[in-house]
Amino acid sequence: MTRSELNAELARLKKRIAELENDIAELDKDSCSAGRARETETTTETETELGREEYIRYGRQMLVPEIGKPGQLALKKTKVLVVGAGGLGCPALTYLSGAGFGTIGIVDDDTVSLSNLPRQTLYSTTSIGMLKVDAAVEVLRSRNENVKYVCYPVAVRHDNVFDIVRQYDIVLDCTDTAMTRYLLGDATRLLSKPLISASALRTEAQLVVLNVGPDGPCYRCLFPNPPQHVEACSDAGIIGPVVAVAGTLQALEAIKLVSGHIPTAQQRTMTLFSAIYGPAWRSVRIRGWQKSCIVCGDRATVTESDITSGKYDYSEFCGIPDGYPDIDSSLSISVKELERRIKTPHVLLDVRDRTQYGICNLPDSINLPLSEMLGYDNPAALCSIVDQVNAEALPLFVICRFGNDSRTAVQLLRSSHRIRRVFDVTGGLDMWTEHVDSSFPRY
Ligand SMILES: Nc1ncnc2c1ncn2[C@@H]1O[C@H](COP(=O)(O)OP(=O)(O)OP(=O)(O)O)[C@@H](O)[C@H]1O
Ligand SMILES: [Zn+2]
Repeated sequence: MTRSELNAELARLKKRIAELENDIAELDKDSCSAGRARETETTTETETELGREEYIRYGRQMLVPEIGKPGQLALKKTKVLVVGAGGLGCPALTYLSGAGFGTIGIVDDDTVSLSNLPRQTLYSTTSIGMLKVDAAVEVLRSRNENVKYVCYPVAVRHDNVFDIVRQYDIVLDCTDTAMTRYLLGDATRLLSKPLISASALRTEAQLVVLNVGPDGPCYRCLFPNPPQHVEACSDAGIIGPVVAVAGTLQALEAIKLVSGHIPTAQQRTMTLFSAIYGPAWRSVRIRGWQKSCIVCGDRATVTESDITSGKYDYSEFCGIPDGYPDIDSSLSISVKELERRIKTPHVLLDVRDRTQYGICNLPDSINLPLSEMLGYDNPAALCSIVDQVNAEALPLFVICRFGNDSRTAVQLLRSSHRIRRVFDVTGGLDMWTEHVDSSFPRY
């Protein structure tokens, strides 16, 4: 912009600020109409006009030329659905509600737990045990009553997804499982609703806007095959602000889509955020609509009725084998048995990663992460364990967090290292806390 264009823009904004300040002054004069009257006024306002309270509330946002009053009215007319009121959903809901969307639907069947509080900022200690949808709406309503909130205390499933999604204009996928992502992706594509999808893990987050533009892809165009291995935040970890970045961007994309004045840069790009490694932000070009897509391609084979009837099976499609070997019962011991047997000479091997071992561990245990055993990254450590148990004929007990990685480790130690007295501790440290020592931390 040239200097004179900038000055003209500045003058226009100053004039607009003066108009809004005037409106505020008018309202303040009318002090007896505060509270109830204002409430009545806003709730009876039609979708095609804004109440005086709304001018004040949304004034800053309307001042942005790309939003303006038309954008604000468009937001007021729009129904947005947020599926998942967790780490992504909480910031997304906060800003969707703040922005003045007319209706916000919230779907989640989960209740608030203590481990949610660091990231799920709509909840407090007193919300623990409450349905997330109820706790979320209580806070959102206290911040913006103009919005109509609709709660669905259920999980989105094949037999309810179309009924719910059909009632909305835009959908935000704030869930955390592959199955729900495909289900929502398919339903929104078949109903031609834009889908704003995001995810976050550890220090990384990503965002993509789907089902928009003439050749914009659907979730399945982009990811025709399910992931081989999905890591959950509860295993891999997550930093609160990282997931908040992604959830906040989801709300921003929804505002941009509705206001219509901002070209959607994300139509064919994925936004990647990295808190620590490489450039913080990257925008990568993604593939467009795929004519081979089984939901929206030239010869699509999956229809709405295939999904609702259960004929198309999402669990089969996403079926991710747990990948852990079955261990013979003679090689498994319970945590109670472990408690007895560690009173005599033994070796206790904890195969969790070093970060988890650093959080809490059993006395006298040795830490050698399964990843290092499998990758043979640390042969000296493995050899010294093998030598020790062989030389002293000691039993080797293998433990992890939930009793999964320990099974793989036991199999490896038996097959590759020929250790015979190696035992898997069933249920891992989680069971130790449950049945042996309730003071041992769960995380
Ligand atoms: N099919 C579904 N329908 C509705 N909500 C879903 C569905 N699948 C997952 N969710 C919700 O999506 C949210 C995902 O959020 P997030 O992963 O941050 O939370 P969490 O699962 O409570 O936490 P954590 O993963 O740390 O244990 C959860 O509240 C979960 O209940
Ligand atoms: Zn497709």
